[in-house]
Amino acid sequence: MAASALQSSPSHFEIEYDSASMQSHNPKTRKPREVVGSDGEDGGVFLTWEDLWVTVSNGKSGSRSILQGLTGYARPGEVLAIMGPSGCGKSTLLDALAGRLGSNTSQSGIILVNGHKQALSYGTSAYVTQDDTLITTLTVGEAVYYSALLQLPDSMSKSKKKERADMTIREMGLQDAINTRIGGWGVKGISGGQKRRVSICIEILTHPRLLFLDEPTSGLDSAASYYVMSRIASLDRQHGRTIITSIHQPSSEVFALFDNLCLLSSGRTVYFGPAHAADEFFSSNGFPCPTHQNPSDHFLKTINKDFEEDIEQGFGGKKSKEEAIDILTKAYKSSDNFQQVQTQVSEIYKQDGGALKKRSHASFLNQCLVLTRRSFVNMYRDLGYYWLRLAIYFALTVALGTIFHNVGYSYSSIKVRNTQRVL
Ligand SMILES: Nc1ncnc2c1ncn2[C@@H]1O[C@H](COP(=O)(O)OP(=O)(O)OP(=O)(O)O)[C@@H](O)[C@H]1O
Repeated sequence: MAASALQSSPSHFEIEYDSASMQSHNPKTRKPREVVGSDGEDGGVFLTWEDLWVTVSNGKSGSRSILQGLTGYARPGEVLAIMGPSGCGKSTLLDALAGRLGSNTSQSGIILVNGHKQALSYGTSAYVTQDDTLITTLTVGEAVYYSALLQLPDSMSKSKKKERADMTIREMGLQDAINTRIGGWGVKGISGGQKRRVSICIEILTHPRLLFLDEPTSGLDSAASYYVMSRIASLDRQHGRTIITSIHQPSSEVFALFDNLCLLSSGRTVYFGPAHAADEFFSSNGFPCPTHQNPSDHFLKTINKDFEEDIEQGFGGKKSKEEAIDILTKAYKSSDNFQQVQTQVSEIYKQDGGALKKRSHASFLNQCLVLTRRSFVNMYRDLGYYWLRLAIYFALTVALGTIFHNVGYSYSSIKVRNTQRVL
């Protein structure tokens, strides 16, 4: 990435769009993007899943289906948002697609990458998990830089890696916190929202062609959520990356950034299709979004059955949440959207996208060196990990040493030493 690009990159949360990308933010006028591949490499990643079931075994109490026959697709240059009430299976769907399901789960159905059954090779995909697993003693800049050293190939110079790290930090609006420690238990550092952004930085450093994000905006205020999501969306539009994100409560501005929407309730699809057409789908089935209400709030309110509250159906009086979900799932199964999803999936099957190429990363030796250095920095700064341990070992040494203090070198002293050793 050119240094000039770094210098000219926008200041805190100011994002510059050219007219084409601005236009692309209007979901109704957005055109399918040309797939150019990331970093000038081979084309994008098409992901399809058909009749996907995920079952979890609960030991003696039997098994439970978390996902029930989901079908869908994600295409390069598009953002697919997975939405639904808490516990509906959003993270499970992401995990299943990314091949990260736990050992007590089993899955059936077909998941294809570029029309082939193949594993996601190194560097092709990245996954931003819901929990931030960061080294608390490092500063934001260090955390991202070490990650760049570990992930990017040896053929890239250190200065380029530093540039990439700095650029990514700027893109996530973290430049003001670059020298602040991440912090954790007992040590105040950056805020929860900033930690979220550091986690995203670390994952997008390698410019993966397929990006999974699990609740990327949790802990962010609405402005930060918008800037972070729009940054991710606009970058990926430019490079033809495929983004699949689960999200809880997008503002209407964030919602407008999504191309497709997968709405789940208790592991079943309530809606899959263009995000901008979801409103029409709900209206036509008797659940119109009230004026001045955020459509995504309305969708979630309608399909959340955790709280018993009847919902107004435009032409059928009040309906229980169960009934509303039933109406919508059945309506989806018989809708044009469902047919279009099936058509899209079979069209993607026919495309021969080819096998994914593995990207190179830092060599084993380099990774060992970077990890050792990072570990020393961490130990040096962590009072509990390093200094207290040192004090304990010192006290132990002194305590053990005093056992033999002034024992002498005579025959009887040797006997005493042996007795002390046995003791
Ligand atoms: N490995 C597992 N073992 C047992 N239960 C599981 C497992 N994975 C998921 N579940 C259950 O499946 C359901 C869906 O979980 P999941 O994490 O996918 O929901 P979610 O929609 O992402 O929720 P949230 O929005 O709260 O993160 C939950 O009831 C969860 O307890």
